[in-house]
Amino acid sequence: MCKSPLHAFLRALPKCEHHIHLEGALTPAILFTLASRNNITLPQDDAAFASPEALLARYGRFTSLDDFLHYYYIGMSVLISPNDFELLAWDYFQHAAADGVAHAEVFFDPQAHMERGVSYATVLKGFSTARERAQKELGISSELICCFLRHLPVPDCLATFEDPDVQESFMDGSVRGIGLDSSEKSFPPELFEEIYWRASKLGLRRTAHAGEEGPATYITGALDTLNVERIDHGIRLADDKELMQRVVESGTMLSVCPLSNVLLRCVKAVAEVPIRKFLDAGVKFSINSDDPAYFGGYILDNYCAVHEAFDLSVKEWASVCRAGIEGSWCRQDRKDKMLGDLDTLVIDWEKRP
Ligand SMILES: Nc1ncnc2[nH]cnc12
Ligand SMILES: [Zn+2]
Repeated sequence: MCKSPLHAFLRALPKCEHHIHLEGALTPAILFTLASRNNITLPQDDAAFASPEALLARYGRFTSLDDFLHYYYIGMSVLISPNDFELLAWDYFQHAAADGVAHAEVFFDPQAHMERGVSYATVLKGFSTARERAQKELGISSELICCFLRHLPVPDCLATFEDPDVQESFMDGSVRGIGLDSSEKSFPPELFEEIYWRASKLGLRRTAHAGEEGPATYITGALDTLNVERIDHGIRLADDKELMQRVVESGTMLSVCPLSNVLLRCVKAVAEVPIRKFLDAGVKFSINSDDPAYFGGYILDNYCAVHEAFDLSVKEWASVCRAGIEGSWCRQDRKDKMLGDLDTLVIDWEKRP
């Protein structure tokens, strides 16, 4: 909890989270529990896997996106049954509820499971059960976004996209959109044009990680070639004024993840994330946790870190929250409810003694 007088206000904002990898919500405690339950042997030649505490300490020393991804893919190897995926997602939704999340659009990486022999149906069953429970017991609405792993050969990604179970999840609406994640440098968005073209023909929503470690030209590529509606991270946008103007004019929203950017050494401190530049220019963005179990904080920790670094006003926070609601991929009546809750909160906050 931060010490700001605005903490209760930040907590109460009806926040939308657009950038959370469910596999990135795997805490060391759950990881070790599932490894033991599923008889998964964790790497014995890496002292980081000696205990949950040692693993957590290693997470504090990531040197790059790829260094993190090495642990991320090993971690998720403990997920085997629908119950495991449900447990993972339910743990995330409970943290989200505690942080005041109203709506979450959550990523998952099916290829990372299917290539280990875990079926898409298994993954979807577990996540869907947790989503239904989150709606019922916590009042959190959610959407699923199926991500493709850009470090894998494009034909593998296309084959996953065409998998009958994956197609069915697109058609029945259990998956709302697609994303693109994993190692960024050397894997430009243009490689994935075919998948995004097919996705748009199916009426799927589209986003992609771009401008996290990679250059601003990857953001241009994602907009021009993949026809994305959102950009995940996108902090390198600040390097290109013309592109920033284009993003403002198109109303494309960035899903920014400040603590992730620090932990993965994309910036030295949260104060270096171009939050003030984006606000001044009128770039729409939401604030998100990315991989909360790995980066030392859930969404409210990210809000607090931004507040500490940039001292946003109540009006500015309300505008960030409003952009997040409007940039969500849920139904209009859900957005209207969250917008109403936001207006009420701001009025009440300004009236308080
Ligand atoms: N921050 C990140 N960037 C790219 N791929 C990811 N997969 C999980 N977290 C990621
Ligand atoms: Zn991400």
